[in-house]
Amino acid sequence: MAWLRTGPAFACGSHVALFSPIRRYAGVSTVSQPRPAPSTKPFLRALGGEAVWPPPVWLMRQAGRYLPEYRATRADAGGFLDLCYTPDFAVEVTLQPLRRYGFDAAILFSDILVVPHALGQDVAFKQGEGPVLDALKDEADLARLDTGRVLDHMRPVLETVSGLAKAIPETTALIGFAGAPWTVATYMIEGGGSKDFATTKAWAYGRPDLFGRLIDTLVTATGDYLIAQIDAGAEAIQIFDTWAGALPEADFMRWVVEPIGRIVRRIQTERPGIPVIGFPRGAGILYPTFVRETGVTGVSLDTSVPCAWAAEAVQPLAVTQGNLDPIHLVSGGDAQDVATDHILNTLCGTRPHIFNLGHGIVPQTPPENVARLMERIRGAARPDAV
Ligand SMILES: Cc1c2[nH]c(c1CCC(=O)O)Cc1[nH]c(c(CCC(=O)O)c1C)Cc1[nH]c(c(CCC(=O)O)c1C)Cc1[nH]c(c(C)c1CCC(=O)O)C2
Repeated sequence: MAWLRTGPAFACGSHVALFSPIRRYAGVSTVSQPRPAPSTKPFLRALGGEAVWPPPVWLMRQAGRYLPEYRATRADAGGFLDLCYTPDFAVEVTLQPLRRYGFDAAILFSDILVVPHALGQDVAFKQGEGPVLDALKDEADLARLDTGRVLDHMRPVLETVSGLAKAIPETTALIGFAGAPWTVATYMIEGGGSKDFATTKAWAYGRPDLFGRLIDTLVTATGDYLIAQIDAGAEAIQIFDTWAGALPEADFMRWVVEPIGRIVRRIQTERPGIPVIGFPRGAGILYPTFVRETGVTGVSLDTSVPCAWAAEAVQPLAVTQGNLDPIHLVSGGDAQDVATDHILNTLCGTRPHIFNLGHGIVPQTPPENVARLMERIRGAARPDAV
């Protein structure tokens, strides 16, 4: 059985072993547990431990400004947040890249910053400027954040999820997502993007009690929101920790690993069988620690992670995803093919891997380079079994 032969050896972490879908399919855990039918969706089969060939593929930020049809819908919607909160528009832009490229997964069209918005913080997206938030300044600002209003606020987003569950092709999987508490907290405290996260770090290092309360609020809100996405039809979850690599080890453990671990364990307990992919961007040699301690099913590798190292150090612990440099899709040509083949030859074929970028696709990407990538992946010969 393919599950047993090719599944990663989840030999280490306690919760990993307990909740891994591979263990369940293999009949290792209690007989009373329902046995989910193996999926016909390549993306979910890979997350279940199968070395699917050709590897399933989707791209972070696959719906976005590089597509003319996205720019047209965004103009019809008015602003970016209107796009996120109007189900018809959000469903449409989610489907656009599927129509062009036939990706193996659709990702809900929304943003990680809808969670601070749902908690009561002012959030705006200014064209050409990125997100602007009304920065949290003190304990009183923190006390005003209200986890009780999150699900009501998210009603249109959840409606988008249920619309997508009906609209996507049968072999396409639906990914729900949220930002990780650390990354979302940086936007809430800095009031937008930041180069050095100086104010957020001053909270985290100097007032860990206060910062811990913000993180706890985000763990609760994010957990509620992700569970609601699953109930609306999301079949897998990705948690984006874009700025994880900004923290030194001890703080990475405390503010990245621990809160994500709490969210993952809640999903595994309350909605068992739903795979969670973590994206601790910039984690470097802490990738294996992140996987072991959070219990994620899959992990998204950023562009800086060497593939041969990941094959040895990460693939025995979790299903991997990644990690083509998004700038290869801008420059294209032979260099894009060589970089694509390197990932196919080192990470795919004998272990489960989901082809993706190492970070989001950028607006200046020529759409034909994405078509070239898809042809390369779908037409590739399977690397020899080791
Ligand atoms: C840090 C972060 C954000 N948002 C997100 C992250 C984590 C992943 C990452 O690091 O890229 C995640 C995100 N943002 C968006 C999605 C949609 C789904 C997808 O297609 O991947 C997802 C999964 C849409 C978006 N989110 C945003 C756009 C562009 C908005 C526009 O149309 O003008 C899109 C398509 C805006 C956004 N949203 C955010 C920023 C900093 C910006 C401005 C920068 C930019 O414009 O690219 C916050």
